[in-house]
Amino acid sequence: MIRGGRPLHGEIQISGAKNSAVALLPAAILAESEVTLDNLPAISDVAVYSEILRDLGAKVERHEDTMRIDPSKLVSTAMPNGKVKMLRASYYLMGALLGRFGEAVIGLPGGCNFEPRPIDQHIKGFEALGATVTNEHGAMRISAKELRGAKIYLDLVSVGATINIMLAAARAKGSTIIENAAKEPEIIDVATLLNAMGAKIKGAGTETIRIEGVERMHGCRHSIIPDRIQAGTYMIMAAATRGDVTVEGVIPKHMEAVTAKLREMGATVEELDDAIRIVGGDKPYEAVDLKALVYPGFATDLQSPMTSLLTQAKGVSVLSDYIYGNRFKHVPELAMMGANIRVEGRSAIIEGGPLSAAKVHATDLRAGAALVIAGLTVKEGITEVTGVEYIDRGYDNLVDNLRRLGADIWRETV
Ligand SMILES: CC(=O)N[C@H]1[C@@H](OP(=O)(O)OP(=O)(O)OC[C@H]2O[C@@H](n3ccc(=O)[nH]c3=O)[C@H](O)[C@@H]2O)O[C@H](CO)[C@@H](O)[C@@H]1O
Ligand SMILES: C=C(OP(=O)(O)O)C(=O)O
Repeated sequence: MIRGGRPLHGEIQISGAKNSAVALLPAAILAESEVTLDNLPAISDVAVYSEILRDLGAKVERHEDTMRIDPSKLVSTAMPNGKVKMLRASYYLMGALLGRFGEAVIGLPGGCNFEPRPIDQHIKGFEALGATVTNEHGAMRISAKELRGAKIYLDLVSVGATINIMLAAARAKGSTIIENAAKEPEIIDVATLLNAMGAKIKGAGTETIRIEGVERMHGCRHSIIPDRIQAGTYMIMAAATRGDVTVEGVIPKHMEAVTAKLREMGATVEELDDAIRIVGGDKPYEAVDLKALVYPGFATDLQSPMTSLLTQAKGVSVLSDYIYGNRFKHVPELAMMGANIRVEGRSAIIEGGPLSAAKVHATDLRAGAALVIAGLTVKEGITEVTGVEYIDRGYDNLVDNLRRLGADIWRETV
């Protein structure tokens, strides 16, 4: 429930990245002794993932934002259904179990269902490493007598496939080269953890990643990078409410695409060492065009939040998503709040104007964040957002954080 119209003010500390955490947790099972992860976000995806690791036989202990994972007794149990269906990133168990045990049976992933999310490039990678992959009633059975390094050219740039192949190849025999690899910061984070566990990976963050397989991997301690999508969401919220917010504990370099767009619209964005300050000001925002692309382009995960902000600009903005061209389930909900948005192909054409309070429903994680942003801009009445369990997948303490920044927002259990 949001009573909007209040500018956000103050500081907000950003937690570790969801999209790293959900890859680092399965990566940890490649080790044969304890891995400690620091700066873990308190989100439901992490809670579900740690349950899955426990079900597989790992010892998992969490204390505040630190988790200790002892995978020494873990075995490769078939998981065709159940919790793996609650997460998109459960597909990383395929690469991790394959790397450690040479076999995995994992149900096709769930997660946010904004459009089909194929895994053909992951499978192509596993097969290139010598695995046999079959689909058994919706679960992938992947097995290999011996994984052997290979040269793999990805047909398209995929974060998921790049990480999954790294996980399997880390313990393959010989060297693997991934060409046309994704360059997202989360990929560097996974490679950093794997190297600390004894892997030999070079080039993460560039389009060519080289992996020299190792026989065994061991425990280590690793701190997760800050969540650039949560950070971007708070930056957009600050701008949308014409506030003055310092987003702390971020890597400003990761935020460049957002920073550039907010400046283009007319907000003031100041980059500090590990923080970014956003001042909305009171001049009308300019409409801008924006394309969601692979990193370092504008992140698809911030496309929906940005749609809400662009309803506050003067004129017509065109926002196109080149990663997920149908990721517009937030648009009909924003329309219920009075937004003037037309979807054409992979683009949303947004004509700025004030929004009004309504009852709206979140259909996925970032759509939920977009509706909260919209609600924060509404000057009169109460906006009711349902489906907030999606928001819990990726934002920790969103309501408390926003209340501390001065928002009038609360949660009701119906
Ligand atoms: C490039 C990109 O922005 N990726 C985002 C995407 O990752 P996610 O891992 O979901 O997506 P990928 O990066 O793997 O996929 C990028 C594109 O390639 C396609 N594809 C992917 C794999 C495959 O085997 N076949 C295939 O066709 C996808 O449909 C998509 O159009 O969502 C994550 C969670 O929201 C974000 O953290 C990632 O930053
Ligand atoms: C869609 C997202 O998550 P997932 O891919 O885990 O469903 C997201 O982080 O925006």
